[in-house]
Amino acid sequence: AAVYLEILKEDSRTKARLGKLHTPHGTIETPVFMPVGTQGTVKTMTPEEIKEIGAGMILSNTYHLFLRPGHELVREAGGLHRFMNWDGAILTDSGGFQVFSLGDMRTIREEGVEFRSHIDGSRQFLSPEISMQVQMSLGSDVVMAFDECAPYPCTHTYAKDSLERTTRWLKRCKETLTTTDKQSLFGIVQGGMFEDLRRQSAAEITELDLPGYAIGGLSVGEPKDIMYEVLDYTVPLLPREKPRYLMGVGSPDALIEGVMRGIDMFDCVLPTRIARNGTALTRFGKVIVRNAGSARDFGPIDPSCDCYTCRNYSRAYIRHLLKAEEILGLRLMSIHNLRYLQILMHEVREAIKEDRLPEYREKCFSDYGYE
Ligand SMILES: CC#C[C@H]1NC(N)=Nc2cc3[nH]c(NC)nc3cc21
Ligand SMILES: [Zn+2]
Repeated sequence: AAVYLEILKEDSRTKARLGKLHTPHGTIETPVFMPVGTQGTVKTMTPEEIKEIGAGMILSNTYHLFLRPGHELVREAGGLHRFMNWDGAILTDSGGFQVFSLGDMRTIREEGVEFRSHIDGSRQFLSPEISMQVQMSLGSDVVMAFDECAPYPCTHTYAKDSLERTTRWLKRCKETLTTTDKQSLFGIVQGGMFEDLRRQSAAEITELDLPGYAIGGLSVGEPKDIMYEVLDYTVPLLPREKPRYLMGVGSPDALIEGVMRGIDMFDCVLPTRIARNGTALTRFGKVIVRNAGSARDFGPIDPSCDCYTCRNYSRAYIRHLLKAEEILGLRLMSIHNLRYLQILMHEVREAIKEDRLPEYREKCFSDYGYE
C-alpha cells in the first residue's frame, strides 16, 4: 500500500500507540505533528528549515491551490513536491472544510459545492471528483476525502444529513481515484457532537476499508472536554491497525490528550499563526515575546530549546524585530514554535516507549501551568 502505519508499541495504561507512517516520501515517526503549509509553503520557512526543525510531513490545501495558482499549473511544474522544493511527505486537505470556513455564498448540492472565491469573489465549484483530480495533480502522499462540513453547533438532523452526504461523497472520491491513489485516501468521520451519529459515520466510512481515517468536526470552537469526550467514543470505532488523524489540533495539551486517546497524526496552524503575532510556546507556558516584559530579557525564548532561534537570539532582540515589523522576527518565532512542537512529540514518543506517558502528561501540564 502507498501509505500504511506500522505500530511499534501500544501503551499499557492509555490508548497511545508508537508507530511509523510509511509514505512514498519517507517514513514518519508517530504520533506526529504536521506543520501547515496552506498555500504551498509553511509561512516564512524554507523547506530546509522545515527539515531542520524535524518535520517529515506537512499539510497543504486543495482549496487554496485550486484557486491560486491552479492545480494544472502545479501539475505542469511537476507536482507540488517539485513546485515547492519539498521532498518530504505532503498531506492535502480536500477543500471540504475550507469551502465552508473561507468560501462565501456557498450553495451545497448533491453534486458538490458552489461558492465564491475569498480571493477575487469569482464563482467556483468543488465536488468530490474535482477535489480528487486536484489532489492527484498536486501529487500528495495522503489525499483527504471531500466532505461536507457541518457548522458548529448544528442540529442533530443537520449533522445526520451532512454525514450521510459525506459518506456518499467519500464513495465518489474512492471511485474517482486510480488504483494507486486509492491507497492514499483517508476518510473523514463526521457526526458533530452526537454519539449516535459518530457511530453511524464511523461504521459507514470504515466499511470502505481505506488506508487511514480522520476525525473531522472537532477543534471547531467546542470546549476541549467535549472534544475529548467525542474522541473517547469515536477512536475505538476505527480499525486499530490504520492511522488516525485528528484534524486541526493543536495546542500542547490537546496533542498529549489526543495521543492518550489513540490519535497518531495532528496538524494545526496555531504554532505558526501565534508565532507571527509574537507569542512563543515554551515548556513553561506561553511567552508573549512582543510584550514589554521581554524588552531587556537577553536570554533565549526557552533555555531548554535547541532550535536555531534559541541558540542565537535573545527575547529582547526578537521583540525588537517584531515591534519594528522586521520579517526576520516572524521567521525566528516560527522556527522556535515549530521546533517546540517537534520536541514535544519526540518526548511523547519517548514516554510511550518507556511506559511513562501518564507521568509525562502530569509533568508537562504542571510545568506549562495547566490545571
Ligand atoms: C466538519 C469537518 C471537518 C474536517 N474536514 C476537513 N476536510 N478538514 C478539516 C480541517 C479542520 N481544521 C479544524 N480546526 C482548525 N477542524 C477541522 C475539521 C476538518
Ligand atoms: Zn527554540
